[in-house]
Amino acid sequence: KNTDELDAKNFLNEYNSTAEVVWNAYTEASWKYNTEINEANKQLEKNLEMSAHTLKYGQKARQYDTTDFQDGSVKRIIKKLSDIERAALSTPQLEEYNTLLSNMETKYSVAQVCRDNGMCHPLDPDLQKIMAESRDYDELLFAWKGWRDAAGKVLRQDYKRYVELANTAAKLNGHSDNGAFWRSLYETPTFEEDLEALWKELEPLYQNVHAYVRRALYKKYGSKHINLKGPIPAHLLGNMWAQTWSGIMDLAMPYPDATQVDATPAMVSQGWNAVRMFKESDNFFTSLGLLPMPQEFWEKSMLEKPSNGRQVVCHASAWDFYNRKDFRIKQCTVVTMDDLITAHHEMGHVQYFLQYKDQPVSFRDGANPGFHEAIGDVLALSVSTPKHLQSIGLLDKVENNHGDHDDINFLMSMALDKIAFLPFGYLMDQWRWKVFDGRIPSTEYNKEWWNLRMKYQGLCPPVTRTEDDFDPGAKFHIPANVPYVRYFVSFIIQFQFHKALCDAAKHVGPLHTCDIYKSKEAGKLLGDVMKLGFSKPWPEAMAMITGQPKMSAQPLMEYFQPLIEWLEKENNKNNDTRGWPEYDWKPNVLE
Ligand SMILES: O=C(CCC(O)(O)[C@H](Cc1ccccc1)NC(=O)c1ccccc1)N[C@@H](Cc1ccccc1)C(=O)O
Ligand SMILES: [Zn+2]
Repeated sequence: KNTDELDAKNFLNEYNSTAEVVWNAYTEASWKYNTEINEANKQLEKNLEMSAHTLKYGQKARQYDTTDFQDGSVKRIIKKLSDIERAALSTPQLEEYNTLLSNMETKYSVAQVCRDNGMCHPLDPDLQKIMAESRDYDELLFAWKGWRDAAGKVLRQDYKRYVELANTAAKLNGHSDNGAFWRSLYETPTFEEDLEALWKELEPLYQNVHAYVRRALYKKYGSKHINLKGPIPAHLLGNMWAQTWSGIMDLAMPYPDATQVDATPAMVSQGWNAVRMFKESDNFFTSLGLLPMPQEFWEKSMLEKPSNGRQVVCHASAWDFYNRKDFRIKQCTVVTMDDLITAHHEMGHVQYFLQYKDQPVSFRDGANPGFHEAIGDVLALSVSTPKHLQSIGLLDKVENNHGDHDDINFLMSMALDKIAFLPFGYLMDQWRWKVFDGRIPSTEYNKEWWNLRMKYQGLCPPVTRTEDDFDPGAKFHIPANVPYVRYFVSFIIQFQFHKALCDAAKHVGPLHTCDIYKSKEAGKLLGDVMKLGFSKPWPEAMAMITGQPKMSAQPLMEYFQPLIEWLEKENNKNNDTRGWPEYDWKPNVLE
């Protein structure tokens, strides 16, 4: 074993400069395919070149014994390079794996649902609009079932083979399975226990939101479709996956005559477009003293779905081209409050890219994947406040202040996204971890998916499901091989960050009214952590922001405290059951 630290440093310099070139070439090719899906753009060779580079440098990295090295960064990078992921596969296996991934993402991205009259609907924007706006039980069912037939079903065989190859690669890198590899990225031995403890702490709050929303849906759809002691049919929650519920805020509004909370009407009437939305977000970031988007971002991003029928991957994403100057977002933006929030989410990724761009490539990552997901959402917590929306003219200033009714309406709209999401964010990788470690065989993919959807979210399928279906495949991250527990982590830590930044901004009053706009102190706190990238273990980064190294649900609970109390009273007043004890109830199929 080579114990020469100076030799290792030279090796890492060579790795870094060659990696930038190879990764840039791969990213350019991937961008071309994502923004123009066709056979010619598939060019999987750039992917193979990247894996060849990873293999070459990974094998050399493994020759070092870094035990007595002085420089912690050298040790950390050598350790990271030693896991060569898919490059451990044989060439035929690697080609099959890359082809499977490309085909799954393509099938998902081009899928559409056609009506009897021949009219066909893609997920973005058509089916997403139906799921958010339709209040017709059967129209919602058409979109919900149609999407799973068109995008989920067709992926089952590909997925089964992908699991085998992903596990083979993980095991060749010393992991027990691919789920173990994914969890290892958090460098936290008690990671699964910590997540379960956070969920148990938040479950009562979720059950109160679930009971309240079930009552609201009962009022709308009646006892034929809703059982007040049972699970909720999964197509009625205002979103294709029932992962966020703000789409049905109109049905769940506590005080209809108090302030509106939806900025969409004003955005539309004031003629906002995608660029305007991203400029608004850029303005918020720079108000904190963070970095503006470079000119190249505005020139090269794809901020709207092409209108010329060109096939693209519409699911939003942020892109680092690893040359320290080219950063882009690809988003099929529609003019809604929801997409203004998503724009902030994506801009959070690019801000991270900008902040850590001078780190070695191995450190150009989040402190953990949840950190990367949280940055934009933290700023969006401030943007979403009625005060901030009024300040940018997207909500009317209310003269007759309804006092706490305004607060409850606002907190309900936030809970329909942030609280409703928690069980979904948790169950997605519960399912995948069990698929990777074999506890869920392919013969039970769909049965176990719905068991988890029932157990955590209290949802049931509106129509009978079988193993001919593959409902997990109807959610982007499954065919796209993108881990998901990062979002559960993000939804917890973003409130920790929000509380810390509000303190730095010297906010006075309840946490949910805080808007850090223009606070340079808040911006510095966040910027300094983003500059670290992946160079330090994430508890150190957490301690830099919050003063302590752990994930905690306490700031989230503090933020929602007024609503927690209100929901307890309201659900007790309605004598509503928390949970879904009549779990084997089924919605009347014959309607
Ligand atoms: O998927 C996203 C947003 C897309 C993304 O920004 O997280 C994107 C996902 C992705 C897409 C293609 C390849 C890899 C990942 N992630 C990034 O663009 C990204 C992530 C880390 C570093 C750099 C870029 N949000 C999740 C969860 C969510 C988040 C926030 C609000 C609602 C819901 C969802 O919609 O289910
Ligand atoms: Zn993201």
